[in-house]
Amino acid sequence: MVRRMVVALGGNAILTDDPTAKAQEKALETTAEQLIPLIRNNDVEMVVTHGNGPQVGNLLLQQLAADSPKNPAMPIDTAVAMTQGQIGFWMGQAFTRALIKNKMERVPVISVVTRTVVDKDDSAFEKPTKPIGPFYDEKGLAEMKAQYPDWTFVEDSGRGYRRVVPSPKPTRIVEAEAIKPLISSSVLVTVSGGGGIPVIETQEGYEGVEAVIDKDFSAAKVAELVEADNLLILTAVDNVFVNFNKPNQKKLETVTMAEMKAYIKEGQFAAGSMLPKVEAAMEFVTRTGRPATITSLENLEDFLNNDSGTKIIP
Ligand SMILES: Nc1ncnc2c1ncn2[C@@H]1O[C@H](COP(=O)(O)OP(=O)(O)O)[C@@H](O)[C@H]1O
Ligand SMILES: NC(=O)OP(=O)(O)O
Repeated sequence: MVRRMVVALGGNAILTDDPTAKAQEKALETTAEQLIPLIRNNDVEMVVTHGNGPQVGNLLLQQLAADSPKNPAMPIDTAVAMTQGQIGFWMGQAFTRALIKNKMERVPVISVVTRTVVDKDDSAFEKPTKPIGPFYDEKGLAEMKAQYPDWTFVEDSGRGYRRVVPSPKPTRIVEAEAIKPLISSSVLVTVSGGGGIPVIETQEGYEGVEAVIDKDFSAAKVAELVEADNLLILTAVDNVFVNFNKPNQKKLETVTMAEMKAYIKEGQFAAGSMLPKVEAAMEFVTRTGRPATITSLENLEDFLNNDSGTKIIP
């Protein structure tokens, strides 16, 4: 039986410590190679989605550096669209190379410019939480604050300071119905990159808004709307842990919604990193009754063969 999977790629799938185009393309080549077991499996229809936090933040800084009346800086919604194109291009290159290298059929590789609808009254617009762009030390932070007094910055998981922007929850994917006929085991389709371009619905159609949507929440929405059998969130760890990074840490394997809710109450998952993934996975399970798994790219074969990873079930 054919299984339809929406696969969300984490930051480490695209960006290493070198933000050049060459290095990001290289990282995606490795990612495409790691996805080969899924691509090779004719019983799997894969839909890929990915983040854009570092890329969209960097792009906005480049826009501002060149800002002039003849060459104005683009707003965030447009910058998200630009990063969808940027990363979609790199993914196309990487998938094509991986297919050739593995002597597989040259199936079409498609990346869809995707709009994600958010609620104009989402409280997230009042409270920026989504980290984007580079990390700053104390000195860099002071310089950035002086240059951009309206921006908000937060400390990001002990790694330095980053700009944060609003991150409203996705309510709908505009292109969801159009994407469905593209999904098959012989097309590699990427959608809703960077969480999708944030838009609100208006009388006239849609209007772009200043936000960056969390890609794990948009992945859950895509998975729900394309009626996926599984949501697969790929990040840097094979499993979600309780007591993470403590001597008594314990990996979670198959976990029920009720157990996961209790762990959230205990504060087991870090806000801004693992918590949104767990919440997005749980949203998919709640809405569909189907499982969601959080694991790593490195563990993909073991997930396919032995169902390993942290699997959340109703
Ligand atoms: N309880 C936890 N279990 C596992 N990993 C956790 C936990 N809490 C925080 N983390 C961290 O969250 C990271 C995943 O979040 P992040 O790096 O933001 O994701 P992304 O892969 O989307 O870029 C893991 O690599 C791990 O370091
Ligand atoms: N849009 C988004 O969630 O990007 P990152 O996963 O790169 O932060």
